[in-house]
Amino acid sequence: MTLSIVELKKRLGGRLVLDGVDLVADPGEAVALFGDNGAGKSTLLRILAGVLDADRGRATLGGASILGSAAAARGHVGYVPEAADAPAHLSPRELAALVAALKRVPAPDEARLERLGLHAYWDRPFGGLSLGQRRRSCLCAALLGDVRLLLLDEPTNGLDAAGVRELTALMKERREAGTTILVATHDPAFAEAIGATRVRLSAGKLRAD
Ligand SMILES: Nc1ncnc2c1ncn2[C@@H]1O[C@H](COP(=O)(O)OP(=O)(O)OP(=O)(O)O)[C@@H](O)[C@H]1O
Repeated sequence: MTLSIVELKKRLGGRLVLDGVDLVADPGEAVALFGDNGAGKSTLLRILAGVLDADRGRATLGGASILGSAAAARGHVGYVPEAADAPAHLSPRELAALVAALKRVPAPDEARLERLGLHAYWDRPFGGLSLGQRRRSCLCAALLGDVRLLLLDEPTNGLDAAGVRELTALMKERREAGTTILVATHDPAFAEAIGATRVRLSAGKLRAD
């Protein structure tokens, strides 16, 4: 599904962080979002994920709005935040079960667990997991259901070399399956490896990088 963002604006702490962001991403396209620390990359992803409200503007997936937690197309959006956090007492299995129940889709199957290397800590509480382990667990939850737009915030941060290779392969597969990917990153090698279009957020606007 095509992601379309039009004139998105957000003011935070008295500063216009997003000052009319426009973007179109085709089905199966990966877009790498670069920008200095504090440029507003996470803010943009949070808005698209429905966890933060925009002040103005529109964002649609396949023509249906994704803005706000009750948006019609929200079930097609998967999001992994930068901190990849969950309540400390939850295990990755419980997080996946919770997300699956909320989305009314089946819990992840064995093949998915194997693929993401989750077996070793599937039943351990989040509070005792490393950043990379939490990131893999959150990615597993974010991929549940019919995800057509994947939003990833600094996804290679905290991953070991094998994790980055697996993530790269997974992103290529998802692109071939038509998933649109928007990834905030400081990692040009990862952007290149997944064949992403590069854009840069600067002074509140998106430009080709
Ligand atoms: N809740 C908030 N209240 C006030 N200001 C905020 C809030 N959240 C973020 N900001 C500010 O908004 C700006 C954009 O932050 P954001 O986290 O989106 O940047 P970023 O591009 O993701 O940065 P980084 O590369 O460091 O992760 C920053 O100046 C930040 O201080």
